[in-house]
Amino acid sequence: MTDLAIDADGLGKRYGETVAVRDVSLSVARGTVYGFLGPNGAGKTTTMRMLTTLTTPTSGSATVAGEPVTDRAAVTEHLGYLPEEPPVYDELTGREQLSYVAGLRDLPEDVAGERVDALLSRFDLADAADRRVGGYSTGMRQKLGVIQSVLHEPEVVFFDEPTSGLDPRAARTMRETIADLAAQDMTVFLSTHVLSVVDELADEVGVLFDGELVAEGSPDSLKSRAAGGERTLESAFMDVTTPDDASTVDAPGGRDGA
Ligand SMILES: Nc1ncnc2c1ncn2[C@@H]1O[C@H](COP(=O)(O)OP(=O)(O)OP(=O)(O)O)[C@@H](O)[C@H]1O
Repeated sequence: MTDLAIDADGLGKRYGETVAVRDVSLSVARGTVYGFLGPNGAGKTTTMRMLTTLTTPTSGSATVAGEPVTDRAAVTEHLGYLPEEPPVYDELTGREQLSYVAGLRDLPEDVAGERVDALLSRFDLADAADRRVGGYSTGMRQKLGVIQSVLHEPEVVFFDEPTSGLDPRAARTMRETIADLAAQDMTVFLSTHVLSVVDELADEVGVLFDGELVAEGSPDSLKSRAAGGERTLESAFMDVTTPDDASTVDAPGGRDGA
């Protein structure tokens, strides 16, 4: 089995005239956290949707957990996905929602029960577990979405803004959970606008801009490449995601002219 959890080669997605993602090649080693950054509309969600088989690439290819993303059944078995809006049913209770997902994943009832209890308690959701999801706050829905994405202990998990809507305590639990998952050899593909989360957790970072991967490296290597005196992830991000027609900063170092 390959040590690459994710291996994308020239991945592209076009919607009519719009090129959402262009020629993205990246690889993510097993058991690592890959921070995926980019401005609004850069193509992050589209890339994740291709890697999670929810949309078909119009060019290039990719494997996740060694399986081609064109083989949905083979890939989905190995992955978990937290989209921006977690898919949950308002009419179910939190516990019913998780049992439903556990059933879809063919988890034995006793295993599912134990994991559900542990995760509900970790995310301070145990007291609300028997209330209907329709009455949950945004953060509670987010917690439920996170729990259901990792319930089957997938090899690779894709998180789209996992700390969105979470209070500081829950956001910390989320960060600790991501670190724990990686320590258990799970691979985490983490898309977020919260640079401090990426700085803290990511082994490798990729920055997408206008559908293209314009910079890649460890957080420290990106910071060391930042122009000017401020060696932060934010300044590195600004350097490589400044539109060509912006006149306020130097030409971005990581973009090769496109
Ligand atoms: N189904 C679609 N049909 C047409 N265009 C789309 C579709 N999905 C995405 N796009 C376009 O593709 C581009 C990339 O969108 P995407 O949602 O992948 O960006 P993003 O980086 O996830 O943004 P954000 O940070 O705001 O969530 C945008 O120009 C968007 O309008």
